[in-house]
Amino acid sequence: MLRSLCLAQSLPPTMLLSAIIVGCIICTSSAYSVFQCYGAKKLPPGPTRNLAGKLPAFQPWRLMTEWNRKYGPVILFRLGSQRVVVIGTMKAARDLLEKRGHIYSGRPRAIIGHEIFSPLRGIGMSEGPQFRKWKTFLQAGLAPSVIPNYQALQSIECFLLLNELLEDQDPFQFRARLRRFSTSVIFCLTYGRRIKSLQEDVVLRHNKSGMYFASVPGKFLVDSRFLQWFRWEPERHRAMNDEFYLALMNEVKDTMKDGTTAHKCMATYGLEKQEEFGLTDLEAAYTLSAPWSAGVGTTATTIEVFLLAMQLYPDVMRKAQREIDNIVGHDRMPGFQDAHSLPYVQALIKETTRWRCLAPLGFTHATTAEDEYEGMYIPKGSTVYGNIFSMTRDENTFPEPDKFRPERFLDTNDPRLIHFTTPFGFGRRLCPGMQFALQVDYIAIVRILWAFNISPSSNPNGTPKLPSPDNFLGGLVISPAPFECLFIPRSTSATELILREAEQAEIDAKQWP
Ligand code: HEM
Repeated sequence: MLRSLCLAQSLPPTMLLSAIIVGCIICTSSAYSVFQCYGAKKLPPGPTRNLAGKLPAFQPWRLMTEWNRKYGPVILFRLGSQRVVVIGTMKAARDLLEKRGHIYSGRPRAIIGHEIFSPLRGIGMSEGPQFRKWKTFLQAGLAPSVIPNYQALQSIECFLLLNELLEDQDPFQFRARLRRFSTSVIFCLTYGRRIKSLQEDVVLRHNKSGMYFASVPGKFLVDSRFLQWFRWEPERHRAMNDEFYLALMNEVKDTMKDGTTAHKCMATYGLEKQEEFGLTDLEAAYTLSAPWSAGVGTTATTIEVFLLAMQLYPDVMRKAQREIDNIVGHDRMPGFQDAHSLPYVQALIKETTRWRCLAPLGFTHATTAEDEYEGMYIPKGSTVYGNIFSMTRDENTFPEPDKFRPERFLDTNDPRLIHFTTPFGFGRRLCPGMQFALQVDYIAIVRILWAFNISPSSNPNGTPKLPSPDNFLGGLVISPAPFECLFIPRSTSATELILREAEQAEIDAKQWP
């Protein structure tokens, strides 16, 4: 050191300056490479090669789960320039997505799908003031204190559903029945009016918009501003949606103005406080479209998964039926008031949401700031998946995870199983419709169990035609491939009660427009 100082003093000033500059450059670049190396070391583990175009399009969560088991609960890989973090355990999800929700509640940027086509849909918004306005409006009609107000209509729709299942001869028909049921309860939740047929214009228009929305990711080669000569197409669809959602909301507004609102619903709860919440008409109209987009398919598919499981696990069905028979008896059908007296049925519903979770990777989150977790550096702007599939198949928490076993939710003191919310996402982005969905699915499931033996149809040689437990379709939200299901009334008195209740339900339903 001393020698180098002496040497420096003997150099001419220009050479000394050059030496200092060169030294600085060397120091900065080596510090940078040390930092890079440090940063690289600290990134979560995972497959190192860039996986752009190499990730399987079909059920990518299976491979991601393998990686979570191999590399650890938090892994990272690259898709082109994108860093993708996958969280594979309930603990890491709680630590990051829940406890550090202020960092992990963004959504990845989607120029076509969100910014151009549907910037007012909260589901694509990152956490921030606009998102919070959206959420407040939404929650006004979905708060736990408000949810019981929707039970009357749900009970009526459920009696009508049972009657339809009783009458159907076609073993595939139940899917459409469930779909109409869930569409109607969601439409009543949102706008206070029923859907009597899936052929109604309002349903067809909504489905058309949904189909376009689903086609957007991947529809355009690059989600980039440079190639936005094609924005006319999403913009045209957006204009149609603006008009459609405004018209639906304005119908409710008109009834509020002239005092003819038949039943309170999300629209009335939200619009009563529209000014306080600070939403424009268009923002409010888009907020009201959320349950339809996110709730109809998920609610109906949960019942389908239940029917699939009952065909494969008839012992579970019989055990649930015994519980219902003991508590409710045969002279009346179970109702919402029985929910707390039916722990096995409640466990069966939780197991349905675990056994085949409908959104195996949840919806994509994104980090809005850099973070560090257990010594790993997580960059700002990372795409983050909560790998629900991996969490709900963790052998430590769910031994023999492929088996449908409601008991796992009964014989436990684990608070994560007592309040089991994993299939509904995480933290600030936890599904706001969870309580509503569970209420609807409870009434349908408990009454189907009371009324029918759920049975597979038969092959020509008389053997049962059991559906596959693994044949599921879809992208990030999945549903079982079409399967057959028979609804065999448990007794003649059950048939009679279904018919009587349906007759009364037809009359009661007239109170709803
Ligand atoms: C069994 C049925 C359902 C399941 C399994 C389900 C599951 C989910 C999941 C996994 C998410 C993503 C959470 C996250 O990003 O971490 C989500 C979000 C959402 N769900 Fe549900 N959901 C169901 C029913 C419903 C219903 C009935 C509604 C409306 C009444 C609804 C409305 C929403 C909305 C608006 C979001 C977006 C929340 C946000 O972006 O912050 N869902 N749901």
